[in-house]
Amino acid sequence: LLSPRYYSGKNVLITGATGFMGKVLVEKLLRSCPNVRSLYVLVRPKAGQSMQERVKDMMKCKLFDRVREDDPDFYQKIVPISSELTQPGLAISPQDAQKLASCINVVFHCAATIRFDEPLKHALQLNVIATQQLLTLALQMPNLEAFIHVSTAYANCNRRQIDEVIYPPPVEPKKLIDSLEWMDDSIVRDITPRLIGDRPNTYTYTKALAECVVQQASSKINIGIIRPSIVGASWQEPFPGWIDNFNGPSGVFIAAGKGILRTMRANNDAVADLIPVDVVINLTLAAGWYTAVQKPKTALVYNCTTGGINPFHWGEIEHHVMSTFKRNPLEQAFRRPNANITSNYLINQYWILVSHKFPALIYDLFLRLSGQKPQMMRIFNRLHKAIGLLEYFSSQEWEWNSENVTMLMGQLSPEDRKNFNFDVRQLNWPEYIENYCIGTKKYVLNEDMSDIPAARQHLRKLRNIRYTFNTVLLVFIWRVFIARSQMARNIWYFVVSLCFKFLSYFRASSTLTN
Ligand SMILES: CCCCC/C=C\C/C=C\CCCCCCCC(=O)SCCNC(=O)CCNC(=O)[C@H](O)C(C)(C)COP(=O)(O)OP(=O)(O)OC[C@H]1O[C@@H](n2cnc3c(N)ncnc32)[C@H](O)[C@@H]1OP(=O)(O)O
Ligand SMILES: NC(=O)C1=CN([C@@H]2O[C@H](COP(=O)(O)OP(=O)(O)OC[C@H]3O[C@@H](n4cnc5c(N)ncnc54)[C@H](OP(=O)(O)O)[C@@H]3O)[C@@H](O)[C@H]2O)C=CC1
Repeated sequence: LLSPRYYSGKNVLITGATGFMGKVLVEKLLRSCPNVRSLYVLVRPKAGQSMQERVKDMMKCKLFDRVREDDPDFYQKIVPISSELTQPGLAISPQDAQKLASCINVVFHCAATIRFDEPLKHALQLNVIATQQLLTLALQMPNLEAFIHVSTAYANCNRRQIDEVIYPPPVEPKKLIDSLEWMDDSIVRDITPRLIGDRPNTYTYTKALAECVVQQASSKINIGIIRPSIVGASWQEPFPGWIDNFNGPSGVFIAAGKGILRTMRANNDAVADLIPVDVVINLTLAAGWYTAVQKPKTALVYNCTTGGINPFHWGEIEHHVMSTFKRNPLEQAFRRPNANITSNYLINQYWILVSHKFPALIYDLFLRLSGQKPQMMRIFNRLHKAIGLLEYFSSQEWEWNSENVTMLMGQLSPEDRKNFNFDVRQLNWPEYIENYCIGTKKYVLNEDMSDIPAARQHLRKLRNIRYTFNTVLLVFIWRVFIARSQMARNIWYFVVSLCFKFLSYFRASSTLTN
């Protein structure tokens, strides 16, 4: 059995434990493998908080409620290790490095910068050089049984068909690291588009290089690579809909639910390859077990995706997101939720002008007139920057082969398959999307479900404002054009008489049929 036997008594090292996926990994290990010995987590101090304070705060999170219920002392298993991954030697003290080297059995490397606009030097430092340094540390661990590297399904997004293999890197990582070392930031910025070539950003580019670095160590360490697609809220564990950030689609859903986002470029018919975070973590833990126990000769890659198995499309996502937010509105929405996706550039630009910029302008004017600081245009500019970076992924589709994932599922006992479920054939998309949207409301925006009646009332108020606005606009148009120009008047009379003719025709035909 995977859980009770394998992880029992093991010392596990986790990077990125304070991040979205890292937290879910820590929670699942503590809950489903209660006999795990210790979880060593590499954490840096941040925003005025020491690493101990950060870990303490993390464990207070609602995500850990179930673990807390099972074992109130669960935090004793977590050992924070101070580490800044961008520093030489990962800034781990010699004592800590020695402790880790002597006791660690399994490493899960989740830390990365996932920003799409990260300067290349920093993305390289964190996603590639830090991975290299972690592997150097792993090589000093005599008891190491498995090293699991979390990559992304989009590391090779310059290909349409992506197999579970490590593709040749766009450049030899060492060469790039050596060259960028002496270049100043402005030169690196200038040459970045040439370097990343047909990839959309420094994130996917550096994740591809990281896979190559990991492969170079695979003759000495048992390695597994997990490639999740677009990681979304939890499906089942520890409870449905858990999410804690604005990344990927979450920010888009929230912006649409708040009535801010009305249009976005996406292909209605393209597969939306979302994957729930608990599925990724279950697969990651199963891969850790398999890598350690079976010791595959080469590093196995697991494409952790849904599109080939249980496809769902962006158009369907749009429908279910809108439907959920109309039934469960977010508080203080800017407008009634009504977002549409289109793959047409010009149509999108038109709606940006009419549905984003024009209302923002009017609202900012209203704020200015009432003595407040205008803010809507600024919010829209940020939103446009963010969705501009996401459109590459929502306008195209990819095909991922997932034979290794299927093979791994076949290796699990029926009990493990239930406890570490990564079978996405059972995923009911409408239900998942509804829980996801409600999760953004509850856990990202910290809104109370009991406030829904007030939020609905607010939407009704917005609808009345819109009706009033449209009426005023109509009267204005009448005053400006129809009352002043004979031609506009003629057109108006023509349209009105046409309407009357239609009306009397329908009335007459309905009298006849009766
Ligand atoms: C309704 C119909 C919808 C149909 C759906 C259609 C399309 C779906 C959309 C997207 C799908 C594609 C997703 C592809 C993912 C590929 C998978 C991966 O491999 S990696 C993981 C994905 N990575 C990301 O998503 C990171 C992207 N983010 C960034 O690169 C940056 O955050 C940024 C967008 C460039 C913005 O940078 P900026 O410096 O301006 O802001 P910050 O990030 O520093 O944030 C400041 C502050 O604002 C909060 N924030 C961030 N985003 C939002 C948001 N959308 N709305 C509200 N607030 C937001 C953020 O949390 C910060 O807050 P704080 O200061 O308190 O921490
Ligand atoms: N989210 C997604 O949609 C997808 C993610 N992935 C991959 O999954 C992994 C985890 O992603 P996710 O959890 O979403 O990312 P997050 O941004 O939520 O977490 C990143 C983690 O890395 C840590 N980290 C970043 N910089 C440093 C540093 N300099 N020193 C120490 N720690 C650092 C962060 O710590 P801190 O809290 O201190 O900032 C945080 O714990 C990544 O490898 C990513 O590429 C793959 C596909 C999709």
